[in-house]
Formats: sequence, structure tokens, C-alpha cells
Amino acid sequence: MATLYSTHLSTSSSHSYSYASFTSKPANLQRIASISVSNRFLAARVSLQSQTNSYQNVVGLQDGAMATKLSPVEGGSPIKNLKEGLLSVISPEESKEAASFDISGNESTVSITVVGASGDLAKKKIFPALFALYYEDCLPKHFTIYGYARSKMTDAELRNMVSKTLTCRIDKRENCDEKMDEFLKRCFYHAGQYDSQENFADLDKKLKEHEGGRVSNRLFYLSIPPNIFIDAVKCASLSASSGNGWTRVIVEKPFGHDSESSAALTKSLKQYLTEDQIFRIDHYLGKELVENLSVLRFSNLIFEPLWSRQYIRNVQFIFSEDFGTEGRGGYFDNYGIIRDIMQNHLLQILALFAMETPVSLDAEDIRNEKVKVLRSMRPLQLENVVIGQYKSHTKGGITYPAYTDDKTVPKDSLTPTFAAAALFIDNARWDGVPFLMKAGKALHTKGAEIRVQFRHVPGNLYNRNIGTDLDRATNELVIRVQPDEAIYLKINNKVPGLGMRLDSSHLNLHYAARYSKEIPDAYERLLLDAIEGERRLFIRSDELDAAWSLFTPVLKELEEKKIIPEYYPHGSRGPVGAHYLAARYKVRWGDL
Ligand SMILES: NC(=O)C1=CN([C@@H]2O[C@H](COP(=O)(O)OP(=O)(O)OC[C@H]3O[C@@H](n4cnc5c(N)ncnc54)[C@H](OP(=O)(O)O)[C@@H]3O)[C@@H](O)[C@H]2O)C=CC1
Ligand SMILES: O=C1O[C@H](COP(=O)(O)O)[C@@H](O)[C@H](O)[C@H]1O
Repeated sequence: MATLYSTHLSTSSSHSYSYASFTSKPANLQRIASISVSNRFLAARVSLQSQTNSYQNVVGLQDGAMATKLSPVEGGSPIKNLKEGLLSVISPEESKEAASFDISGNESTVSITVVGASGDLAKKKIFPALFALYYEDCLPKHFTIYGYARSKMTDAELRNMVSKTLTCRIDKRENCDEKMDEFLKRCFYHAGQYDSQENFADLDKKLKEHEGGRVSNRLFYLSIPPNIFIDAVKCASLSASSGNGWTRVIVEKPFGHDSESSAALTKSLKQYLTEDQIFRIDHYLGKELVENLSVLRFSNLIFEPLWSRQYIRNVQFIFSEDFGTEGRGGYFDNYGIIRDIMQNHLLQILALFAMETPVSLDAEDIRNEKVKVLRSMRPLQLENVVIGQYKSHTKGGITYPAYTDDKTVPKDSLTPTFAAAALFIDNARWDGVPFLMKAGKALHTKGAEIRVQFRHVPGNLYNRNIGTDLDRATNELVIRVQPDEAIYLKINNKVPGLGMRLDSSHLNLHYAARYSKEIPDAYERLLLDAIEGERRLFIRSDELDAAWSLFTPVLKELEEKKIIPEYYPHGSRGPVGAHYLAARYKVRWGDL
């Protein structure tokens, strides 16, 4: 008889939930430590413990119903009987039921506490993402969501607040209202201070009531200002962590202000949590096109051979917003655009872009490669940075405010709302290739993209037809992260006709045209990963240290020397200094 040891998997196929089971228990197997199956990644990681050793193995799954034999495990002598292990995929109905059991066959539950539930991020992103996961049937059978903050609110008031931001997928909308009602019934609120163990102990009691004696797994999402992270972690960990399941904490950025404060934050967090329990979120890593970066590169033969200094002239990471810091000036003024966007979002994308092929898709293998890239980089030099700040601008009778018009920003603030930087990776693959970053608020457009500019064709036969501007004729690969996601490659082609005129065209993978399914929000992917214990898209502490080491010296220098930013009109293309910086490295920004 098959014994159930397992957990759930989620997928978009008809077999949306399944469990893994062994048809017979290998004789010398003491316990199955964990089986995490996710055919989001078409793989299962199986961890086993025998009397003397622990083993891990990753097995492939094919979409839909199938069974996979486990091959002998790595490390030490294989457990012979393990070959008898069989992963089987069952029907959605059976499996939804099975998903609520842990590996020992006990019923389990997940409690998600949004700490800072009254805030902007909770309303805008976290609750809508949790609802989207519920709507897509991705949350476990037994789950409860708690909002926690100091504001006084009843459950009904929280539900009312949350309901205003919930939406259903445009491409589905089936049973939308019904699903929203069901979801809201699973949301509760507990008012408390962030530094009160007593208040968290009260929360613990309420969570236990909902958990009803099942194995309790608890996820805390710290959606609060950074100065209260540690208080909240201390109280949650001492008074409200799970007694018999896992406890994980998602920590929002900023992870410190510089190398020293970041190290101090990590040290304090580790007084109460192990590194495995800390999920440092960078929501750019959850964006669909950022996820696709590795797929594009490592699953297509045509790109990887070109991915080096030999063929790539420069790489550009560009972020722009067409609005200012409205409403967040108080936070922003302490950080500035380099800390807000470059040191985390753009640098994380750069590391993924430039890393060597990881040994596997396992979180540690990927993070190992990313950290190597970061540690091979030269700390940013002052001469390789341009900073700007937006000033007021009147257009069409409307006056757009300056950054310093924000009441929460000091009138004499020098905080950059724009920055451009040139970075270098001193390794064999990327030696001498400029990696340019540009990020700004209150610019003329909103978007995020990666631009890869390839070298000129040597001895170009078509020089005459192209003219003198060789730059315009080089290939460029653009990964448009947002909005209107796309991956396109700029190539040269002949204009049809009897003459020989060259044109530049795009081979375009335009997501809206190619896929009818709505792209999930980054927070959905990351919340689901945290629930499933998948760490691939979260920042490890050594990555964080390496990232701060690159930016801390220049940030200090900018602040100590009180460097005046170049002022640019609200709604413009930003400071002209960014063009001089690029030109110094013979680069032209691709977004012009
Ligand atoms: N908003 C966004 O778009 C993004 C936010 N983040 C990060 O996410 C976290 C949450 O952001 P956001 O929701 O905007 O933050 P908020 O400023 O809205 O704060 C969240 C909640 O924390 C409580 N709070 C605020 N200030 C204090 C304080 N000084 N002392 C104690 N409690 C306080 C308030 O709840 P109450 O008074 O009810 O206790 C508030 O509702 C922050 O770390 C932020 O940097 C990251 C990316 C984007
Ligand atoms: O982390 C942050 O990101 C947002 C931009 O995120 P997006 O997903 O809307 O592109 C930015 O506005 C904010 O300043 C920053 O803290």
C-alpha cells in the first residue's frame, strides 16, 4: 500500500495539486525529512535520512500525470532500496486533500501574518498578491491570514480595507466575487505594538485557535519601517513562532543604509532567526522577465556563446518612473535613488545576467554564482557616477513639483532622485565591458529594461549601405522588464525591392501578443516561494554584504563631499551628465 509522506505541488495544468508518495518504504530509511515538489520548476527535491546519513536528490517531473523512479542518491553509498521509491501524481481532488498533510501524515496549516498591515505596501501589494494566489488555488487547504499593526481595527474593518485593492485576473474573472468573499473570511486582524512580546503572545493564541491542533507553519511578512524590524522579529520569534512546524520571516528592504548598518541588521536578525528562516525580498527578482533571463541564456544555444566580452560591447540596466517621490519623501530622503534602486534591484539583475552557469537550479547553486559576480566587481568610483535631482517644471499649464517641494523633504536636500553609474566586473568573461546603470524618478517615462549592445561586425561588407554610424547597425538585445513585457533583438535586414538598402528591424517576443494569460505580480511569485521554502529569489547575507561593499564607499564620498546633484526638470529625460558618462566609455544609451 502506498504510504503518504508528502507535500503539495502547484501547477497550471489540469493536475493542479498532487502529492508524492512512495509505493514501498525503503527498508533502511529512517524518515523522509522532506519532499518538496513543485512542477512550477518541473522538479522534486527529496531529502531522506537513513540511520547514518542524510541524502538529497532532485528528480525531474513531466507535466501532468506521470511517475518517476528515483535514481540512487548522491553522497556516500546509495540506499539501494531507494530505487523502489516512486513519485506518483494523482488527481486534483485527492491531492488538494493530500496537500494538507505533512510528511508524517499530520495535518498542517500555514498562518501568514502581515506585520504593518495598515501600511501602503500591505494594501498595495501583499494582500492583493495573497488573494491572487488564493484565486489561482495556490495556497494550502488550511491557511489563515492575520494583519498586525498598532492601528485599532476590527476584522471587518481590515476586510473592508483589503477588499478595496483586490482584483481578479482579467483573463479569468470566474467566480470572482465569491472567491473574494471566501478569501476575506480567512483574513483577521490583531492590533499590537511591534516591541511587545505580550501583544505577539496574544497573536500566538489566536493563531493557535485557527490552527486547531494541526502542524503549524508560520510566515511573518515585515512590512514596516526598518527601524522596527528587530523589535518585531524579536517578539515574533520569542512569542509567536511555531512550536512544531517552520517559522519564516520575509524582510523588506532597505536592508541597512551601508555596509556597517547592514551587517549590524543581519547580526541582530540572527540573534532570533537562522539564515534559513530569513527571506530578504527584492521584488525585482520576482518579475517575470527577470526570471526569464536565465532561461533565455541557458536554454538557448544561440545566446550563451555570445555572452562575454568577446561579443558584448556593453550592458545597460535602465529604470525610470514618470512620477516623483510623492508620499514617500520621508523615507526616500534618507536613502536616495542609489540605495533605493541601484544597490538592490539593478545590481541583482546584473548579477543574474553576468553569472556563470550554476551547477543546478538549486537556490544555493544560483546564489553562489551571483555572489561570485558581485565579489568580482570593482567598487563604484565617484568619477563613474552622475547624480541628479528633479526640479519643478510647468508644462501645458500644469506645474509639476520639485523634489524639495515635498513637505517631508528638507528644502536643502541633496538626495539624488536620479543616478547613472558605470560598473565593471573584473573577471575573465567580462573584463573591460562597461555595465551601465541608470535610475530616476520624475522622468519622461516609466519602464525597466536590460539592453545588451553587441560589437560591430568585423570587416562589415555592408559598410557602404549602413553609412558612417556603425553604432546604429550593431545588434542589440532588449529585455523589457516592464511595462508591456517583451524580449526583442535588433537586427539588420534588406529592404525588400530591387535595390540594396539596409534597414534595422526587431525580432520580437511580445508577451501580450504571444500569451493570453495575465502575468503574475512579482509579490505573488515571491510569497508562494516563501511558503514553499524556495530561496532562489531571495537575497543571501553574503550577497547583501558584497552588494553593499560596491556602493558604500561612493555613497559616503557623495555625502561627505556634499556633491550637488545636477537638476533636471520633472518629466524630462534626466541630467545630460548621464550622456557624458556613457560617452566616456564609448556608449550611447539605448533608450534614447
Ligand atoms: N510602499 C512601497 O511601495 C514599498 C515599500 N517597501 C518597504 O516595505 C516596508 C513597508 O512599506 P510601507 O507600507 O510603505 O510603509 P508604511 O510607512 O506605510 O508603514 C507600514 C506600517 O508601519 C507602521 N509604522 C509606520 N511608521 C512607523 C513608526 N515610525 N514606528 C512604528 N510603526 C510605524 C504603520 O502602522 P501602524 O501605525 O498601524 O502601526 C504603517 O501603517 C518598508 O520597509 C519599505 O521600505 C519596499 C518596496 C516598496
Ligand atoms: O523598491 C522600490 O520599487 C518601486 C518600483 O517598483 P515597481 O515594481 O513598481 O517598478 C519604487 O517606486 C520604490 O521607490 C522602491 O522603493
